[in-house]
Amino acid sequence: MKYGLENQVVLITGGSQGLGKQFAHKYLTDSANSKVVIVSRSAQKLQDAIKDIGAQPRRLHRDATVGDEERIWYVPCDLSDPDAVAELFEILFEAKMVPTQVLACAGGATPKLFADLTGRELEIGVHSNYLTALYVSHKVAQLLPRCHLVLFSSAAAFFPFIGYGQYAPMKVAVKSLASILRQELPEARISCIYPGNFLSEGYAIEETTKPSITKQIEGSSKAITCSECCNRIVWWLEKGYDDIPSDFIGWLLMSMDMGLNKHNNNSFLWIVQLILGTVANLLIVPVYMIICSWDIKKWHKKQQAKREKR
Ligand SMILES: NC(=O)C1=CN([C@@H]2O[C@H](COP(=O)(O)OP(=O)(O)OC[C@H]3O[C@@H](n4cnc5c(N)ncnc54)[C@H](OP(=O)(O)O)[C@@H]3O)[C@@H](O)[C@H]2O)C=CC1
Ligand SMILES: CCCCCCCCCCCCCCCC(=O)[C@@H](N)CO
Repeated sequence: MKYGLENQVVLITGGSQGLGKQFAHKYLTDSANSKVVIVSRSAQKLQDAIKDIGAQPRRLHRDATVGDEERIWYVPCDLSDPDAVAELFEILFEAKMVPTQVLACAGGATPKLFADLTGRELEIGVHSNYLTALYVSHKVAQLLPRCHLVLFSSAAAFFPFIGYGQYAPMKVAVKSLASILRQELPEARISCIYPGNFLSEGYAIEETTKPSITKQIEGSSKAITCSECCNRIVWWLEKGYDDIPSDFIGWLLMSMDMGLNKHNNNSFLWIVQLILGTVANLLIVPVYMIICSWDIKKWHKKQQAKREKR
């Protein structure tokens, strides 16, 4: 199934800001006729996003009459609630806006040491990063078996590290869901994106709680703009790839994250990844992990010293 921006009905979750909003803008400006439905919890943010893109905010209702000139709609929905997701798909079908592509962008991180997180923050991590992808994927599996589903994991899924306890395990779960759906939905196209850092509203917020050791470890993933990230993803999707990092470090980490699913991985220079990953796992990773563990131990000692000084 080829990927293109033209002649689509695209459902974008997390479309009220950040990368999801960027994709909505991309479809409106780079295609002549695709129709876009953006979904997130906040009706106000969805309306503001559509105005920001330069269009008229219209809420999609079951009995909406969709004219050719109208290109973008919004539906407020908490995608971590399975009943709300079921209702969303009823609205889409009754309004005859049956998606040909689904971009499951919703998500977000609260980087902190695990013990410093509140139970509510942990719950939001599961809801925003996994349940939103899970329930939308479930409806795609049941109602849209020939659809193109694009899931959004993270480069952190290949190498979960200190500070991402509320987030990375969910992105690992998204990665494994993509592998399973590829085996269960042979007529669908299942893509999984593994972005590195990019400058979204969510990224600005996560930077305020991110421990310095987390910033140090992820330093090689320089934050790019949403527009750059969106354009890179579209470019690789159009080339036919389905396992897409947004930067080199993500591609390198993917190479080392072999496992049994390498066979249904469709990524750039797959053979090189296979060889590089094997060599790196043998010769480079052991050295890197000694250095990384040493840095983390040093950081904990420094934090301990700071606490004792208080
Ligand atoms: N920014 C980065 O550096 C990276 C981001 N990613 C991933 O890329 C995707 C996009 O990231 P980014 O643009 O930064 O995201 P943002 O944090 O900027 O925006 C998140 C979006 O998800 C929506 N959302 C959150 N929870 C729910 C929910 N329960 N139901 C419906 N909508 C929800 C929010 O809208 P509302 O509040 O209205 O619900 C918002 O539109 C995410 O999956 C993120 O994890 C991956 C790697 C790096
Ligand atoms: C040979 C071994 C080399 C190992 C190098 C390790 C480098 C790790 C870089 C990880 C980058 C993760 C970015 C996560 C972005 C994200 O998801 C957050 N911004 C949340 O939104």
